[in-house]
Amino acid sequence: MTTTLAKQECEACQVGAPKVSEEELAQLIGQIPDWVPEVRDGVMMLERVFKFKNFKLALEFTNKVAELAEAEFHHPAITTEWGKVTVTWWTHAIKGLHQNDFICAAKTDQLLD
Ligand SMILES: C[C@H](O)[C@H](O)[C@H]1CNC2=NC(N)=NC(=O)C2=N1
Repeated sequence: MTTTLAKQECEACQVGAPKVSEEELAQLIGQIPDWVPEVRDGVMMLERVFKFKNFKLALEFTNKVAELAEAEFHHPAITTEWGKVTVTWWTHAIKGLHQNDFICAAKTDQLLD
């Protein structure tokens, strides 16, 4: 039984590390159903839009994501707007998706608890 994604820790991002395979992508994305794979400039990313009642709540969530990123030393793109936060995970070093991105997406979801 593999541990759930949110319980795993990110490994150091290495240039040359393998991107997730098609099969791994299919298996991993099923564990984070609220996230959408997007391809931008040839780079595959995971993206989710979080909705909030106002800007203050959006900013508080943004700061939680920032703390998560620092704890894992793996960093997303975050767009913070009134009532809305868009979080996008990918691995810059490999210009694509690594297991780390799925772990961080799962951990991001847990910030809502
Ligand atoms: C030097 C390099 O930026 C660091 O090793 C880390 C920082 N955070 C990171 N975050 C993400 N998403 N991808 C990276 O490749 C990455 N690299």
